[in-house]
Amino acid sequence: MQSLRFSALEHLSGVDATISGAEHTNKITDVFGSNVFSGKVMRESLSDEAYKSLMNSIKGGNKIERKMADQIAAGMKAWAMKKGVTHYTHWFQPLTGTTAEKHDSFFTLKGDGTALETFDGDALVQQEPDASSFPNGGIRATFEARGYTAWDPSSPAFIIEQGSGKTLCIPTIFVAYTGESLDYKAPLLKALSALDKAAVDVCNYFDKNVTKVTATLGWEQEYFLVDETLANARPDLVMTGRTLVGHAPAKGQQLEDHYFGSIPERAYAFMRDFEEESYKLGIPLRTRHNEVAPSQFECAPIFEEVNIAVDHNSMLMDIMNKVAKRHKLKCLLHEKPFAGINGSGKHNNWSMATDTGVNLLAPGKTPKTNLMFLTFFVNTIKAVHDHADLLRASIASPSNDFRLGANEAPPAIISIFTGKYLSEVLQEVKTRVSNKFDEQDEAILKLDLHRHIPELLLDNTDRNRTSPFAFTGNKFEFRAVGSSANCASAMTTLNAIMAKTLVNFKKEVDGLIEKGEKKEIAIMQTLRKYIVESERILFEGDGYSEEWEKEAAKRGLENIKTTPLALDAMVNKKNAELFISTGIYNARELHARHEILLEDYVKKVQIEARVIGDLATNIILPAAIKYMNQLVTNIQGLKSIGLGEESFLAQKQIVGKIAEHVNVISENVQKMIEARKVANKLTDQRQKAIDYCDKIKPYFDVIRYHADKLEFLVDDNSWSLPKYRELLFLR
Ligand SMILES: NC(=O)CC[C@H](N)C(=O)O
Repeated sequence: MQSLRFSALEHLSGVDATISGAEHTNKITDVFGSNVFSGKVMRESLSDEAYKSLMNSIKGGNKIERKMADQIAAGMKAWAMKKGVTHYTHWFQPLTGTTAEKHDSFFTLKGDGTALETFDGDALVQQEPDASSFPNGGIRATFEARGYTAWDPSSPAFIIEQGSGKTLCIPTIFVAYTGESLDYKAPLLKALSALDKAAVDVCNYFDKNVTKVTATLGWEQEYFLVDETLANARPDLVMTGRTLVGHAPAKGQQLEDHYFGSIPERAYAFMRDFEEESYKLGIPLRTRHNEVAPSQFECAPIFEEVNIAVDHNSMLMDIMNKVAKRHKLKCLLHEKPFAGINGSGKHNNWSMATDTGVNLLAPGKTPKTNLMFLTFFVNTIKAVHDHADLLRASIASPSNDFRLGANEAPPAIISIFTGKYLSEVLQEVKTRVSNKFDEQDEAILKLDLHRHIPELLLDNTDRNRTSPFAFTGNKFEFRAVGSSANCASAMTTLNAIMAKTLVNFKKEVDGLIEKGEKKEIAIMQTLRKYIVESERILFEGDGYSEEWEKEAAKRGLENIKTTPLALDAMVNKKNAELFISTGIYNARELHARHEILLEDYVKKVQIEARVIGDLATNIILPAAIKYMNQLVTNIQGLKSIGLGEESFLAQKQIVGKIAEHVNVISENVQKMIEARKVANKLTDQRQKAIDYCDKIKPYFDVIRYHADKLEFLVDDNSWSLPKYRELLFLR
């Protein structure tokens, strides 16, 4: 029988690259948000009273009364049914990394058998999925298995279309019976609210009119596209989302001809389709382009409030996977699907905006607003410095471990890039602010700093790709976040550490004011202190270089390359105190989450170990042995017609090499299985994860090295796994 590889290759030549599953509008604004229960739709479908109650809840987090919830549910149902919706679901983001939904129909039967459609306040506000089938870190073991999903009114309901079916999705948080969070959204909302409060307090030093600060996020989603039939012939891609073996292709990304190149026809048709679906759901996608690696692409929306941006990214990842299928493509969101070429990130562009319309990370227009900018800028540096370990933990995953520090991705060392002009500004503050600093000095310094602003504005494009956390003119870009991650993890942490830092900042400034210091001088002095305390984290150079690793070590910055150890930061005393004091996690939630992430690590590495064992034993070794047999037959044949050793030297040499690789692979697969047996017996989850990382994962490299050598040696016709050159260049 022909191998899947060859039937996939045959199939590929018949693919219609322009196939499209959807009708496209020429005017995005015509469809934008058409499947969203938006402010405008709410206004039209709800009574004044219900609308007001919903708005108060969205803006101020006020509780919605049962009577109002009934009215809102009725409005939602009427709107949804007019659009052909038959089912509804509480849509949530459990710690599995994907989204979850359980559909219920509006349809019900009354006692007398009459059929009718219902959807009331109860169904809108709360549902009860079984928490025991989702990662819960032991939370349910001691209590009940029940979990609750509870409506998040701050993220609008939306309609998902699948074929001719339509489902109303209600964004919800997911908590255990005991109220402990089991998802990404609940802690995120708490972190955002902590940031809001802390930032408003600090803003009020400069402007009393500020009553709300909203954190904003603009993510950039990188991904790979591979032909589905080729991907299906790779058990590793199917099971793990990345290639576990594969010889480097002759051509990779060295010609740098893919980046920003003209978009291939098939990828373009896919993009148009997923964009159309996204627009309907109110996801404001704005950019699309070819990324650096062959077959790698990126899309990015306009920034939004963090909670909504996070929901939109989760929705988008789901849409991309589904739409790819329609195009017979596989969309790879894994951070490192292919060794040796760029991985995929999801850079998180983060800032904060006031309800008076000011971006707190945009340099100000006047010396006074400039001081406000500087305050938030320096506080961010201080927050990242003091909790670098926690930020590292927030982006830790087995898949991101392969990406960090390799091929154009930032290293595991957390540092901040500020750009030349802001480095100078920080130096000025550091050298000129002193204990004897008076009002006149302050006024002059403020004006001097303001002079840097025009240069700073010009500096907007001065990016540093090698930095995990880079200032880019009016926001920070957290570049270390991985492409498959839920941004909520990074965002919860970043907003939490910022909230905590701002609270401390206010305490320190207020302390100085109480001692009789003028407000602006107290601010400057505290900023100076923060700059001195955190400047070791500032780094403008090449984050990929070996010198930086050495320099960072000298500065005492951590460089934790693997997830099991990076996760320790979640539960250390300092960070636990941070989460508990800001009310984002209680101790139980924190430990449960830590446990869940360790468990996830073990399971993912375990799956990869099994897959690589299967690939080696069932596919790679048989192909190698078959080819050896052919060579042996050939050698015997040559001998039988009387030819001497010199006529089959090459064959003999190849057989020898193949035999060597075959032996090493076979031996290491066995050893890996034994190591797994030992690790599986461990009961301490952290130790088990460390074992999987340090004792099992290293076998992957050995097996892969020899498997790739075999791929190079063995007859192409006998090799049934699609090769890198096919996966990356054929579409
Ligand atoms: N062009 C780029 O910004 C490359 C980014 C890189 N793909 C990453 O993993 O982050």
